[in-house]
Amino acid sequence: MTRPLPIVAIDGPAASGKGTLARRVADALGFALLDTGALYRAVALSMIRSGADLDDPAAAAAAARALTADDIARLTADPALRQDDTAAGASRVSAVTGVRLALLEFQRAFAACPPGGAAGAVLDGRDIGTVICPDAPVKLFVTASVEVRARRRFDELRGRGETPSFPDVLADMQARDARDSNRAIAPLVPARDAVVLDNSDKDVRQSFEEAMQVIRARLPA
Ligand SMILES: Nc1ncnc2c1ncn2[C@@H]1O[C@H](COP(=O)(O)OP(=O)(O)O)[C@@H](O)[C@H]1O
Ligand SMILES: Nc1ccn([C@@H]2O[C@H](COP(=O)(O)OP(=O)(O)O)[C@@H](O)[C@H]2O)c(=O)n1
Repeated sequence: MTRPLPIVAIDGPAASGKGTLARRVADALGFALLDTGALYRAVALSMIRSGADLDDPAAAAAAARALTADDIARLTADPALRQDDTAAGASRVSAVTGVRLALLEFQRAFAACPPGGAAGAVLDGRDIGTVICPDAPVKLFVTASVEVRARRRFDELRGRGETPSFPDVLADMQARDARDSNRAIAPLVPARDAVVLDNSDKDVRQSFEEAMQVIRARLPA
């Protein structure tokens, strides 16, 4: 039997803390990290910048196929990547099959051959355990109640000097959850063999320690 690649797949809804956890886990293990949400955001941002219609599936697929590794590096470093309109755009284009296919190989290649000679890879997103790396030895599904997640996003926006309204942030979060969970292709669901970690009542350190226990038990030595 071939040994599974040392891959940690972390999926979950918006503001569940998967990005924070993925970074900590990658640092602790010395693994390379891929934030796959940034790829969908990059597609949306490139379309916003070129004035393309985000609801046109053919335009979205073409934008995803046109992205070079240099474009991805440039767009993922752009501060506009983190804005909420880019996130909402990412959620729309990510329902397009052609967009997902265009980004598939990039993600699989990263997992199979982590850059910088790293011994393994951590990928975080929505479909890592179900579609991108179905053979990953460690699959975590990180979640928290929608109210807790909206509160985190609200605090984040305020921390950036914005003046959001909590009901609007909550409504955006619910709309994005519904779009991500109900789409026909690669919907947001835990893989059958994922460990679900609900961190509604945990802080970042507790969530990290809980995740590391699962990882140590499942990652091949
Ligand atoms: N376990 C946690 N408990 C409390 N807050 C958290 C936790 N994990 C992350 N956060 C905070 O919640 C916000 C969203 O976290 P982030 O990792 O960006 O989520 P995601 O990648 O799932 O969108 C950030 O401000 C982060 O500091
Ligand atoms: N593997 C992934 C990652 C993100 N996405 C989409 O991209 C959007 C932005 O993802 P993100 O992870 O950057 O968003 P946050 O959870 O950080 O708010 C999500 O709402 C999903 O629709 C996806 O479809 N598949």
